Amino acid sequence: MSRELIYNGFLHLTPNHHSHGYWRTPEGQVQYGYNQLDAYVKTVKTLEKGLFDTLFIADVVGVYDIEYGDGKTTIRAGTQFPEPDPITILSALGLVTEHLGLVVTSNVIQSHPFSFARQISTLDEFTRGRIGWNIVTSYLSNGFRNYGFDEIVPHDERYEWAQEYLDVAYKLWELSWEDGAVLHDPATNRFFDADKIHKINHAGKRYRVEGPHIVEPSPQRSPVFFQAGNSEAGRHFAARNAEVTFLPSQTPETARKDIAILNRDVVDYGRQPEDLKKLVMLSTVIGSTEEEAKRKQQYLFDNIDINALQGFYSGGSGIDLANIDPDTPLTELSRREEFSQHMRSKFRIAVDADYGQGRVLTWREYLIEHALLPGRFAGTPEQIADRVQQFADAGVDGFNVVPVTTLGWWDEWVEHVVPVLQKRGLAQRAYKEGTLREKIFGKESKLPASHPQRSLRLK
Ligand SMILES: Cc1cc2nc3c(=O)[nH]c(=O)nc-3n(C[C@H](O)[C@H](O)[C@H](O)COP(=O)(O)O)c2cc1C
Repeated sequence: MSRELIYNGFLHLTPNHHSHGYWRTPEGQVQYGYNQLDAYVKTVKTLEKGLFDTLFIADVVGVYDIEYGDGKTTIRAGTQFPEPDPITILSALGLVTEHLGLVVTSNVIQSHPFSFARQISTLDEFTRGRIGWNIVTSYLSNGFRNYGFDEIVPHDERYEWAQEYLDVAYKLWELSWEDGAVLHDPATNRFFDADKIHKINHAGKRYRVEGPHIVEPSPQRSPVFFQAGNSEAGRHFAARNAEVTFLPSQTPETARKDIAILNRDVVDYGRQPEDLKKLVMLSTVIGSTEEEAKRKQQYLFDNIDINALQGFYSGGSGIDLANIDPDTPLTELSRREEFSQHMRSKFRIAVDADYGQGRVLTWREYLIEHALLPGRFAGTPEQIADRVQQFADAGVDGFNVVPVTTLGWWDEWVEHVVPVLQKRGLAQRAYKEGTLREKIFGKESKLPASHPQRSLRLK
């Protein structure tokens, strides 16, 4: 059965997001514009032309410096380095678009929740309710050292931290100002009804915030919550808090299983399965024939900077992978205790999905063929639409579309793939009215009554 799905354009304001080394090719040189606002203005206009639901900007707050201990590999290669701050460009992108949702990643370690809640309310006001927040806890130890820690905070504790951060932000967004606080009433000399604007007096493990929130409630009040939890703690965080999540699943079969597990957790938190939209990664290489798509993909592989990719993985896993024999089978790596749970689960996912298609996949092959572009698929627009359909049949609500280059590439998708998806009823033909939350859920602009945060009260 065909149904309209969610399409999210995945960006990162950096030279190399996932196509490590591709910047050296004539096609990849478009990435030289990674720090130019014009390039992003052009990109969002293209995304809106293609009726994308959302733009999603990834972000990290440090360098990937584990490999050989100094970060020089990833710095040399521009691997998710440098990192201009994505929140700074959202006003501008909001001004040149009308419907596109603007989802920004912000890490709980990088700013105090009082400042962050203020930024988000301002942006949501200025974009008439189009802001989403990808809640991340950071996996980069350098990121923690940049914010005054000696080392990375343990994994599950980071999620507890994120929960308190969200609680503070929620109190500011939702509880500080009652509806009806804005009066604009010269007759009674009250711009606001001060009795309806409250201090929040939050006192928790990490934060003490008095309030009130110093920005008026925005159209959505809370931004749409995005989160990608892979671990048990992460999955629970998503099930409890997120409204849109990125599943780790890379095949329709694994998506079906992952959705069933996640939905059980969602229901345990008193929510309905449809309260949490599930997206998967879809990295496509598009060709007018299958042969052309495969040729373009091979070109991408041939231009990989394998050291940069390895450095990226070292930083992400917290383990120096420089000394792994590239011919080590992935099955063996997925059992090695020295790898983080996150890393082992990544390897497991790859093994379970049988990326090797019957053969034993090695570390080198995994890096080149799969780690590079997660959820990779090379084919014609029709074949891509078939793949989209298979995921839809498995219960997926949409896609995090991963481009070959974060700049410039989107025209190919919009021109060639979108019409096929629309024809098959798998993509919208016109934007719906309303805020981002209204567009995605077809319901009210505010967090639904069943969301667990709704039970929070001011003391
Ligand atoms: C599509 C997607 C985008 C992500 N974007 C970011 C990001 O921009 N910044 C970041 O620090 N982590 C990002 N992550 C990592 C997640 O926040 C999370 O750490 C990861 O999925 C592992 O989950 P776990 O911590 O529960 O093991 C992303 C993950 C996915 C799947």
